Amino acid sequence: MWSILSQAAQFLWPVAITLFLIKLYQWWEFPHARFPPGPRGIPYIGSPISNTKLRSEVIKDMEKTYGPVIGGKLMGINTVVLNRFQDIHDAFTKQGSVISDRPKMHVLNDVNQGYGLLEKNYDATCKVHRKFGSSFFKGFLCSAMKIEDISANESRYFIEELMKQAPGVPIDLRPKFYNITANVISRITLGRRFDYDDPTFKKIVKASTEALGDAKDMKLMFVCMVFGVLRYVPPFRYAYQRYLAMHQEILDFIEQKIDEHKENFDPNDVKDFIDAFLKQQKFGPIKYQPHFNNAELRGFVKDLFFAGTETSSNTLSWAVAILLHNPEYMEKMQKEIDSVLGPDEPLTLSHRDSMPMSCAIIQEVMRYRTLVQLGVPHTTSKDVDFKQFCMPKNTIVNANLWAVHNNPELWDKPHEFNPHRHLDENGHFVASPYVIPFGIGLRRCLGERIAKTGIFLFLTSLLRYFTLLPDPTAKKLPEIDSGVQLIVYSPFVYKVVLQKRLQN
Ligand code: HEM
Repeated sequence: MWSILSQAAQFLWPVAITLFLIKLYQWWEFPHARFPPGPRGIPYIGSPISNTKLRSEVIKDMEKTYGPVIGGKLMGINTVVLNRFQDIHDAFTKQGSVISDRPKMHVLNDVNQGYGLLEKNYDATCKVHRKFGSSFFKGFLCSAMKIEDISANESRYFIEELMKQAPGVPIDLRPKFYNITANVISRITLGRRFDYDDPTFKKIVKASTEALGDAKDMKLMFVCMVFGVLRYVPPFRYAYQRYLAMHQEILDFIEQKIDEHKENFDPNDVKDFIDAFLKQQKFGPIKYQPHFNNAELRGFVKDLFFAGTETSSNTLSWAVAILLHNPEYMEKMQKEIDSVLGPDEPLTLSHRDSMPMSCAIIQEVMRYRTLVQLGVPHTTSKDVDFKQFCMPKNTIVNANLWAVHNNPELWDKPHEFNPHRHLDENGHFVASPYVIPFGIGLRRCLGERIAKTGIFLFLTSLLRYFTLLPDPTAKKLPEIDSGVQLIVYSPFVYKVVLQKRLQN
């Protein structure tokens, strides 16, 4: 008996090792003869990605060896990165119907359970919700609520809050930026703003800006995102449970607000996003009604907080850091603001047309420090022929927005901060089609208008009332050549001194 078993074992070992090697090779091998070229990297793990250099910059550098469409495997998943504007445009617009799904990440899915827009495949509900959201943000479904008025109103609270700061004491503006951007979304979706120290509001802001938990939990959660099974194993499990509880609390809060809206619902008086959604639920075309259920509404509202708070506020944080390095542009902006506005005249969005330098500075900030460097990942919904390549079904497709913003064929000396590149010979602002921080195509950012309105009104208000000075206790100016690289690229924490120019 033993001798038979040992003979079988002698035979089985080489078979097992061969099978293992075949499996390993399959992880490593490219999935299709026409899969885009790129580094094969380590089996399973995929291409090693530098931690010291920007991921987007490393991938752009690979262009010299492999060309602008780069293929590889990350954690065993077929991944393609597009480095050129035209390729991103063609993939997400012309072939958008088959390259607009989203990859499934257990950790994110466990919170939203497939509801909400961000993680949805490009299915019927996604299309209906995008159409609804975009009409709503343009003001078509709720004429009483204007995004510019909401942002202008919030900027007054913002300035009032800053006026209370002790003179000369360095402060971190980032939490203030979180508050104002989250309050704009709150006013749009829930119909109300909060005091900045309201405990519920603080929880919303925390869940929206520390979506994976505090710094300690975030590291563990990042590992869980890649190796989903670890979320059941301590110490990852504890971080995961805290993460779920934090998000569940916000979802419950939104649910409670939806119930309150239902109680007071008047179809002739749509006051906010929830009301507009409920109106579609009750009175919209029958064929669309299944897409307008409560779980979707809850997920959609949560996504708006999540997608809108960290992005806009970090753009403002980069803007302030960059202006501290380039005080001549701060001065130009202030001169422009003073020349357009009388001392007591309220700032509105309509003033933007008379402020080309401010618009150029904001557009250059968005180019110079690309916020979502590799975009939000898309996936292919079937095998897709793209240029001379084939991207099999479920391939992750990333748009390297950073590479477009730093392409020397599009920009002269792209590594320099130069707002003048966005002004024509008459000093008029030129909106560039190649500045694409919001992505392009069928999944393009839904909040672009909200973001651009808020960033303009908040930054111009800030510079109208204050001159920003470096923190005298810091050894150097805020770092602008590197930052924290997660999905959003944010500056390291820094402080700034506010010197009053005007009284509120
Ligand atoms: C500077 C600020 C912002 C930047 C740079 C930004 C950038 C982006 C990017 C790159 C995407 C992915 C596009 C794609 O998949 O191809 C996206 C998606 C999205 N953004 Fe923004 N965003 C900003 C602000 C906002 C705001 C203020 C909101 C809402 C209040 C918002 C809501 C969304 C939503 C809902 C999506 C998902 C769209 C979908 O999956 O179909 N974003 N954003």
